[in-house]
Amino acid sequence: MPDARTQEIAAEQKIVDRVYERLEGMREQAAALAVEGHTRASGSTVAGLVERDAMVLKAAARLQTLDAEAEGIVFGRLDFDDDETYHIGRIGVRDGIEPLLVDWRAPAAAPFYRATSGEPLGVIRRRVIICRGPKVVDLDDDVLTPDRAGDLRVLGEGALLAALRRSRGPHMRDIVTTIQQEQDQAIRAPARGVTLITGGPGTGKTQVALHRAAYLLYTDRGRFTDGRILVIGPSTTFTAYIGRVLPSLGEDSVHLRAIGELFDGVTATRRDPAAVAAIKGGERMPGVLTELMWQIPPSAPQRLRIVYAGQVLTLAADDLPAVRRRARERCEADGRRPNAGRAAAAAALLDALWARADGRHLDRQLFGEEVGDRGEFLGFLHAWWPALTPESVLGWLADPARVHGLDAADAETLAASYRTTGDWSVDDVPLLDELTGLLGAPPKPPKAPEPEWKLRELGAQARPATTFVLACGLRDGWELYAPGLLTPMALAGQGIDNDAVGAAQRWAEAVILREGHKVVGWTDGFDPHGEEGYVPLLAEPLPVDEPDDTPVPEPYLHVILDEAQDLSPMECRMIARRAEFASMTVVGDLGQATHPLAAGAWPALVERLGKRELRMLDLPTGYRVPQEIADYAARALAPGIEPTRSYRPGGLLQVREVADLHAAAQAAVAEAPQGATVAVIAADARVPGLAALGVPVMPASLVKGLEFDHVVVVEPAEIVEAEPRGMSRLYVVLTRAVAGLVVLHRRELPAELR
Ligand SMILES: Nc1ncnc2c1ncn2[C@@H]1O[C@H](COP(=O)(O)OP(=O)(O)OP(=O)(O)O)[C@@H](O)[C@H]1O
Repeated sequence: MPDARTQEIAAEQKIVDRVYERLEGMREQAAALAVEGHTRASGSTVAGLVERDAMVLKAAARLQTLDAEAEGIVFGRLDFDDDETYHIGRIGVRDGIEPLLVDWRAPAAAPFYRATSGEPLGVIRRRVIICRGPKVVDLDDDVLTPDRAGDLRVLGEGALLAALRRSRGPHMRDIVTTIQQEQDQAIRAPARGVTLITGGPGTGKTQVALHRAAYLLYTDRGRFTDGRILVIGPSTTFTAYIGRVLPSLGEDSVHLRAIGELFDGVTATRRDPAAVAAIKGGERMPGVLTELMWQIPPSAPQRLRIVYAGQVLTLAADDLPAVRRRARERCEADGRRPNAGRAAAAAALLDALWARADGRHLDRQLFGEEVGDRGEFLGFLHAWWPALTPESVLGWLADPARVHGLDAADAETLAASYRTTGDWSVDDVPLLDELTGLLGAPPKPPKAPEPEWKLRELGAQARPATTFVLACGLRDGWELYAPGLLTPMALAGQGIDNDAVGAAQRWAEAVILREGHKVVGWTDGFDPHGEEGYVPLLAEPLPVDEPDDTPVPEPYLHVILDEAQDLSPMECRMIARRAEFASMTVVGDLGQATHPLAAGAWPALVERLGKRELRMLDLPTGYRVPQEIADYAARALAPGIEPTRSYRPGGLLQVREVADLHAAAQAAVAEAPQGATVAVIAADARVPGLAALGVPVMPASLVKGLEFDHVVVVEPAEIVEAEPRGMSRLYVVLTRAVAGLVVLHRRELPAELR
């Protein structure tokens, strides 16, 4: 006679088998539908069900492809006092219209997480079904109303303890089977506004954030699907660590990015030293970047020289900055960004040349074949006012003379950081992103002139106009020439009264506008070709911003920020741009704030993100760090912050004064239990000296959000000294351990730890 446990497992296995059979059936159905074509189902009432099935199937396929260690699709069961029983899973599965498995995110599944013995919500027994793929391996029961339990069998020691006891892998696992009540409340909080989730290290903030993403997708898939939810984490190490959680919940449409990956084309992993980060992240940087981008590029030619009517006209290095200032003023007056400002630059250069031409007007002849300098002028213009990329402009900061808006010492610190490093740091990413907006999109190459426009002789010296030219010919009336064309683009004949210059201007403006250009000013000129025409007006050439046909990505509708306590003002601006139309979930712990410009208080941070409405939820219980280690770590916690109460039992803490840090670290690593994840954590500068320990040696600046069974911390004093908020960094480091923490020191320990 098999024992009770074996019998119960066998009973649950039958249910699990039915779920997998049904999924297999759906797979065959889907394949058949694909052969038949989708038309049969679409438009009919079954369409919705077929679509839902297709979705479930996709999610199931994703779950199946996860590693063999993955827990199965079925994980829970609720027995209610009215004899109703549900099974709960990572996805919902129906058999016909009968629910076979309830999705954990459905309202019907909420009692699985919310019911307590104080408030059982009708639940008699909550059962966690532990599977390896499709095989049931164990059961764990929690009886909420013992007096109603009758002959229900009760097995196991409590699912949460069992889950916490399981060893860690290289990736974070979901907690869908053991979400706790306060975590469930945070996961299921409404999407709108800003939801702030706080809690000490290991209280499950990251888990809650990820499960919340899956929950929001479930509740409003139509709105949030296809990459409309963005999750931002502190580092690529962290995003790699948590990257499996959403797929294990059947979701893969969420965008998961580290801060250093938010600017397309750059993956930054290196952090700048605190002194540099404090400058780069600061509120003065938008001003610094604005001043920078209008400057003459380092590679620009120093002198413009052209020949006009036999006269050499020159703008020298001393003249050009003033010309540039005028071009900038023109752009700013029109709200144009540098990449849309070349026309203004051309106009400012022409004005300056004009002034050189002894009072004689420069007109379109300036660019004519006769003087042959049109190419020269345009060549200069393009080099002096090139299309700018954020990367090119940010690189100019290597020259401290180009830094305006900072004091001399900060300017030199900033410039030195760009002189000494060849790659972008995480702290550069918000600057690159800011510059994208400041510079505007680079102009597209101009379209070739329309070939069908025919050549029209303008006397013996026909030449294309370089600007829009509105001419009043004695014979032809008003004619409008476009740049690069020998023939008028439009003729008004004598229809416009010759005296009514204003009317002619309005007509020309309308035609130019129709051609996709805009007139920004007018200036007088004379047609040098005498009898052919009198040119009373000259419109400035104005390359328009070509309509950009690259598809604009849809804006994010929900942005989830993990480790938000650390965001600098510049990082907040970068995120705010992405969250302009989004509700937000902000997750963090002020006790772990290490950035020199961290906001220090939540309302200030939320304001930096450009948001107001705030809903606050706190997670009070720690599930990672055992109490003894948590108490030790709390000595490094900033004053005024409540330490976390730990749920996890056990834990081993050892503090050792040693003579040889490397040898001691080696010994401490060797002591770790078989199969445990182990990391050695040290100040960033010491990491290279600890090579060849056979386990990851992590720089203290990169361990935020991570955890290991066994942690060896090397020389805490160095971690504290490495940065202004070194004590908070040490707190982060000491709270990474799940089971064992060994602290090694040769120097005296920081006073707080003694
Ligand atoms: N309800 C739960 N059931 C099982 N394990 C849990 C539960 N809640 C949290 N944990 C575990 O506790 C550990 C810490 O969780 P998590 O990393 O989400 O915490 P955190 O608050 O983000 O920590 P930190 O502030 O250090 O980044 C993880 O191993 C997580 O799986």
